[in-house]
Amino acid sequence: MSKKSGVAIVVGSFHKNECETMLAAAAGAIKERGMDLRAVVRVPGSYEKPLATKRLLLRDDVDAVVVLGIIEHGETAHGRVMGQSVSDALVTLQLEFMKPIGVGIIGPEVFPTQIQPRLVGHAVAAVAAVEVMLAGAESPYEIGA
Ligand SMILES: Nc1c(NC[C@H](O)[C@H](O)[C@H](O)CO)[nH]c(=O)[nH]c1=O
Ligand SMILES: CC(=O)[C@@H](O)COP(=O)(O)O
Repeated sequence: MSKKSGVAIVVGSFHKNECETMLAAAAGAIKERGMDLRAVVRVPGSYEKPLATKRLLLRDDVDAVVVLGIIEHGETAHGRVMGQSVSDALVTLQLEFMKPIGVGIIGPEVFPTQIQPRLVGHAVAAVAAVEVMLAGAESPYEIGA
């Protein structure tokens, strides 16, 4: 049985190419930090991320989950409500399972021009947070401005 921490990734499909960039950045960060990528689950959108995450947290070989995606700015409050609802669900799952969840969801209500500059930073920050929480240490990680 591997002594390495096992991490799974849940990634959305809105702005598919950008999400794949986030996925690649997160997968690379997991490897660089000496952790094992145990699974990648692609979901239609952010509302499906909590269920996919809970399924993964139930696995004995998954010690943490990284959740990636983009919630865009729309014409209504849909994105804002989605962001709040999904964030609340993911935080609740962390406490239910006592396993870290690194949240790398850009937005909510992000404008198209704001997405590209945030893709790698949000993905890597989510992995870095999981690494720190698995180690049980205070975070030395200073999230960039
Ligand atoms: N508009 C965005 C969505 N919408 C899709 C929902 O998350 C969900 O898949 C649908 O309501 C079916 O249950 N998802 C995102 O991740 N980002 C968005 O900007
Ligand atoms: C955040 C979204 O759901 C977006 O894709 C569409 O939002 P809206 O229906 O408010 O325009």
